[in-house]
Amino acid sequence: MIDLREALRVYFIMGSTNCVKNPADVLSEAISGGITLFQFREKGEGAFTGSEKYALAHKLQTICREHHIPFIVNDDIELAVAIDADGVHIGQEDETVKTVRAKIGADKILGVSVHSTEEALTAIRDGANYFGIGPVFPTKTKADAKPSRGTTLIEKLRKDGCETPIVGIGGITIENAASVIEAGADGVSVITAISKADSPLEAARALRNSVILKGMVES
Ligand SMILES: Cc1ncc(COP(=O)(O)OP(=O)(O)O)c(N)n1
Ligand SMILES: Cc1nc(C(=O)O)sc1CCOP(=O)(O)O
Ligand SMILES: [Mg+2]
Repeated sequence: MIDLREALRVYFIMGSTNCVKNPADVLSEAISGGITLFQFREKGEGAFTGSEKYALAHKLQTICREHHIPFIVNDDIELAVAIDADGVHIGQEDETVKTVRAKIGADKILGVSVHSTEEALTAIRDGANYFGIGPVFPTKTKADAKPSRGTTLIEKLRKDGCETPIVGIGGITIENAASVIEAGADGVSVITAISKADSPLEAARALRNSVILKGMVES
């Protein structure tokens, strides 16, 4: 069984529409740089569907498996079950936490996006393993993202005694990643900071250094 808090440290999310280079090369570089978890998020204009989506998921999952990086699928529960992914991530507009937990089983990782204490409590009750909280900073990557709210909810949940693993998401860069850990998150999830970097390897390495150093100071 993996240590989920450790796995969430440097959480890279990507699909073909986020990459300038070949997605498999970007993922391989990111793994060499030290990412700890990967989410396949094939979404947006020009995204693959059907068998092309399945093929890309399988290719990226194979790379993750070779390097012991857990593979999470965004939104598409049927795909996750079909390829025996390590888990799924869902938001408040997706299938309910209860339904998804029943579909994937007790042993898979279930991440849920939450925007309030109420949503967090419901998600925990229904079987979530970690929270994605954002957007922490402004982002252009998700067209329907909510307005950015900094780290306020992360801080509030921790102050109220919430011990569920948390990742911040949205506009996170090498420069601001440490502030998300300082607020109480276990890790950072990023798309652009790695997928569009000149060197995904160097970007992942710098993020990892920043997150792990800050985590050592905080603990
Ligand atoms: C780690 C993580 N946190 C939040 C999200 C966003 O999920 P959601 O609100 O369902 O939006 P989409 O990603 O589906 O557009 C995420 N994917 N991962
Ligand atoms: C997928 C996603 N979810 C968000 C949320 O707020 O829930 S923000 C976001 C996009 C993150 O991309 P980038 O690292 O390029 O800003
Ligand atoms: Mg979703």
